[in-house]
Amino acid sequence: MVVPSPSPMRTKKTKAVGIPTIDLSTYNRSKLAELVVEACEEYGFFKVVNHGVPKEVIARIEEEGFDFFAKPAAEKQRAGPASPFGYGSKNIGRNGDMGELEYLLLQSNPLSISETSNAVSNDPTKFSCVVNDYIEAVKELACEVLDLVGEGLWVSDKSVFSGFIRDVQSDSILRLNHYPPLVDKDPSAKLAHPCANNNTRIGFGEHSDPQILTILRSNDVGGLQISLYDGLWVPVPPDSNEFFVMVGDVLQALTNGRFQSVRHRALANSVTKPRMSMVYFGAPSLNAWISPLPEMVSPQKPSLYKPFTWGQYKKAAYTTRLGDSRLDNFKITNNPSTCLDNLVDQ
Ligand SMILES: C=C1C[C@]23C[C@@]1(O)CC[C@H]2[C@@]12CC[C@H](O)[C@@](C)(C(=O)O1)[C@H]2[C@@H]3C(=O)O
Ligand SMILES: O=C(O)CCC(=O)C(=O)O
Ligand SMILES: [Fe+2]
Repeated sequence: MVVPSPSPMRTKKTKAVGIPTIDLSTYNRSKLAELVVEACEEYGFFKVVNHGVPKEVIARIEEEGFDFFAKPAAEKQRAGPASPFGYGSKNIGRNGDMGELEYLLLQSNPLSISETSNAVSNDPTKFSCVVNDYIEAVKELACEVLDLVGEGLWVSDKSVFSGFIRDVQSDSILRLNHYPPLVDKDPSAKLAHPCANNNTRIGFGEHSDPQILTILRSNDVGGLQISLYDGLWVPVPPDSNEFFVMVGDVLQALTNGRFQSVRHRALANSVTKPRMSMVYFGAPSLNAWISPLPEMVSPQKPSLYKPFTWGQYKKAAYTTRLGDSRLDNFKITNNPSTCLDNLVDQ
């Protein structure tokens, strides 16, 4: 079993659920690899502690993020609209999805960051450095986790997963999400706010992340929830010192469905403090081919997904709504062992 967090949470249906927590500084390598694989299989989600990302690197980008979101709306708009990169507010993607948040979407390569920085910060050089340092550090963490996945799954090339995001052409991105509080400066507004008394103000709607692996860190304001296989929403207690790891759609395809991308959402119910999450999405290069690894395929477990390039998947993803199950469009439907008709006939 994966090590559960010390204080299990109770959902509305009073089911106690522990978020798996993996301490990267303990255990030997093979035990760590086993724990990572177990967490990816059972939840597609876990928390890492002793992650190696320096505190100052986190603090600096957090400060830059809060400084940016504190600017007047007109100034922030200079960095928008997010198409898809840059500043966005309320609109998520191009297909009508809305959320109670504002965000900054950045490509992970230094050239693109330096271009965007001019519209984001009064000190663009500093902003670029801070963002690049953060991306480098979380990318290392993502690669470490993915190497453990390679080891735990006993694939012949242990770096096959991390290799995708180490590629210089990797299409990885960074997203800063800012969820304003219900009551900002005027405490009397608390009573007037239509959502002040329920817990359904959606910041970021239900979805899975399309990439390989997501590394998420937030300030100490909660909101993130993950969906378990039985449909229960489980609130994730915030932990500003640690990182959360999420399996993305591409990792689901590479592992032939042995791991499943985790569906998650963020509520925006904090009354007085804003939530800010900083989310790194580790992605392959646009021309990288993705298909279930040979080690994940057998006569008993035939390939579930057609081969696709990340570019093809991404293009298709951008035509979907946030909550769609995008990987379904790449499923092989005529596999004798996965065909529903055959199962019914037997
Ligand atoms: C509605 C959409 C927003 C999104 C692109 C999409 O068409 C479907 C996937 C969405 C998502 C979710 C995870 C990340 O936040 C994101 C940047 C991504 O790669 O896929 C967003 C996209 C977005 O906000 O542009
Ligand atoms: O803010 C959060 O905790 C979730 C954000 C998220 O899911 C995303 O940016 O894709
Ligand atoms: Fe997400």
